[in-house]
Amino acid sequence: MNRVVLASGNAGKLNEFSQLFANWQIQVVPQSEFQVPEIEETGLSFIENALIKARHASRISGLPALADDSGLAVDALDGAPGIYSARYAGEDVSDADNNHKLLQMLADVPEAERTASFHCALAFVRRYDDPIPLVCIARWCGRILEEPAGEQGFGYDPLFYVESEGMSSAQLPREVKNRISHRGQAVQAFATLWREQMQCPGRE
Ligand SMILES: O=P(O)(O)OP(=O)(O)OP(=O)(O)OC[C@H]1O[C@@H](n2cnc3c(O)ncnc32)[C@H](O)[C@@H]1O
Ligand SMILES: [Mg+2]
Repeated sequence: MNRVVLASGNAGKLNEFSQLFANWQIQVVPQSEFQVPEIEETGLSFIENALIKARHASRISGLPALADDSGLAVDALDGAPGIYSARYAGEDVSDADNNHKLLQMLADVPEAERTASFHCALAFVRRYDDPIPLVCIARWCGRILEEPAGEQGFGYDPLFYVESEGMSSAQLPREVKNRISHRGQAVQAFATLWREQMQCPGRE
């Protein structure tokens, strides 16, 4: 089975990806198995950061690599924390610290203005200098709650209210989140691209 390195150190993402790629004809191996160290995410967009991470993991592992760069954009905060979602409250902070800061920043914002969306960029490279990477982006709309709800998921999930399900993202069963989330939708788009590519001679 073809192996692909998954360029993420986030346990919550890895958990979701293990389900999202369960039926694929590829084996997705976390970058920790190749001692891939973290790389600075210096891009100005989710797409650029996903490419930086994918190229880095591919260079070190020698395998094709898939990376996810994602985050939460809050309308009342002009799109913050956005690409800085992982380090909103500072370097090396916990999800709880980031959630706490977000609640503080939105303290005076009424429910109707607490709209937000999760974004996900997936980048796949066949090798570190691949000039034709596959890139997919997706968005998941919701609203920021006034207090956390739910225990599932990771990151900002306890504060992200999903209107269609009537609960927070951290209250959704993992298979439901994976079906509708930014990451789930990006993987679905990636699946379509992947199938198309596999039909082109010369792609492997
Ligand atoms: O870069 P890697 O190693 O993949 O791990 P990371 O946690 O640093 O990942 P990002 O740089 O992509 O930052 C994304 C942050 O956005 C948040 N986030 C992304 N997807 C999320 C989701 O599905 N649910 C909740 N929070 C999410 C969460 O706080 C992540 O730490
Ligand atoms: Mg990161």
